[in-house]
Amino acid sequence: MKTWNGEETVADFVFDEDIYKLIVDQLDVAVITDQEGRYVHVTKSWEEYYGLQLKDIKGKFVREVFPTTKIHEALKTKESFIGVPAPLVNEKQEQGWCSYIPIIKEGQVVAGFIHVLFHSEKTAVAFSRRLNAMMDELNYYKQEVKQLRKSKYSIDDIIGESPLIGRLKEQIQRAAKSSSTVLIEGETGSGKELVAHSIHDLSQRAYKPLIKINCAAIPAELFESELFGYEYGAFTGADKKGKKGKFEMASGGSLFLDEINQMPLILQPKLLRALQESEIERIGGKESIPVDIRLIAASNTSLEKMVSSNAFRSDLFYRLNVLSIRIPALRERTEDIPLLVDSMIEKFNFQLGLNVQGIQPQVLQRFGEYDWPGNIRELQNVVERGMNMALTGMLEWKHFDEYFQNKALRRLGRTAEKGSLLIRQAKKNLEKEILLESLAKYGDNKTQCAREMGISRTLLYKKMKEYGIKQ
Ligand SMILES: Nc1ncnc2c1ncn2[C@@H]1O[C@H](COP(=O)(O)OP(=O)(O)OP(=O)(O)O)[C@@H](O)[C@H]1O
Repeated sequence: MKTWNGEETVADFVFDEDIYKLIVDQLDVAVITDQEGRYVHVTKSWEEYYGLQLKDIKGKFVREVFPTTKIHEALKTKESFIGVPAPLVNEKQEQGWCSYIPIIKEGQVVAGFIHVLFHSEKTAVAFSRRLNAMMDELNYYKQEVKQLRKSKYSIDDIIGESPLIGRLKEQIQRAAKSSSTVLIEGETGSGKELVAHSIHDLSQRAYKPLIKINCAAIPAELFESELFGYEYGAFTGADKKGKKGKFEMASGGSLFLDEINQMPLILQPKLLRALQESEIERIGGKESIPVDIRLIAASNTSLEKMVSSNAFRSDLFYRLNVLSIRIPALRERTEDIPLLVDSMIEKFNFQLGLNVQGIQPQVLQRFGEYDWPGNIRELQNVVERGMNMALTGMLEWKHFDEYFQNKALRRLGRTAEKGSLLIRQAKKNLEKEILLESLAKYGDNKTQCAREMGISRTLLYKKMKEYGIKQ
């Protein structure tokens, strides 16, 4: 049959049994059986490999010739067996590997197919070498992709040998093995972002992106489009081409919602829906887009407390809090300060071209007494500031004195700012602080202490008792 432009069509081609067999013969060592597992056809290579003739075995069950064959099992279970050692007829024959495949038409087994993939160890070894070379290449490119998409931080950047940091690292390793949502809670500057990056970096998703959104930094009206994107013409001012949201950008990888506590209440149900259904809808879009993301959320206040005061939705909180990690504040693990400071000195010497040799132990001791409300970030800033004053040699207290001079006043201000303590409590804190400083300065000389504080010795003892300070 010819088409209008004179070309032959497929209809002229007669696809008879002989052609099928000739094609199968190209497959090297191969067998076709009927649905019961009897020989119907074997290839020339099969005859050579086994030293048998089709005419002698045609119609026989394969298991009569090769009792260890798996073709009967494959036909019975409708499952293929791939890469099974091929049965041998004599010990001189080289080991091959074969596959047993049931041929299924409309749910019924109609034939069986046996294919010896490698009929000698040499071909298998050559193939395996090629495969290994390809795997090496693949691994190389995977490393390259990981390098290019590298998380800003990894678990090795978490410095500290305290038991609390040991526990934190264990929690990170555990979280990295799962794909469940993680909620990271910790004070400001305690390392929440560092932990989020470490989890992503150790997870199976490390080759895919980690996309971060700081919920505190996005204006409420842009939040939805940032998260879910929008379609062309969704609203005035929207980009002509439409835009992917962070959910779509993070697909296959992790989405890090920093400061989730700042997420507008009105948007919380939308986030919950996206997490529960693993799909999103762009603004102005008509279809749902499936997204495969691992959510990591961080908060610097207790979300549970926010839930009790109705400032955060409880259903979203429970959805986020599947795995929870609390980062200890620096004041809870002051034993890590020397190690942290050493690494900071090394980092800033390199970054700022300085030559600071170290820090005096007395300074580290005083660092251990401070409560570090800004945690590691504050420690980092203090060390950088001190190093800029010292430039070389050892860091001494004089390099930090100015920063800490007004700390009691600053703390009072901060406490009042937070509004978490009554002013009376704040005054007490300040009083205790001054008392401790004066006692540290004058030691046993209580008269001198009382004089400096402008109170009587009796009142000094009373105050020491009140604040639980040992005499
Ligand atoms: N254990 C640690 N070891 C070394 N560096 C740390 C550690 N924890 C935090 N840092 C460093 O402290 C700084 C602040 O950390 P990060 O930004 O992760 O804190 P955060 O809790 O996310 O802060 P915020 O609440 O302000 O968002 C970063 O430079 C980080 O590298």
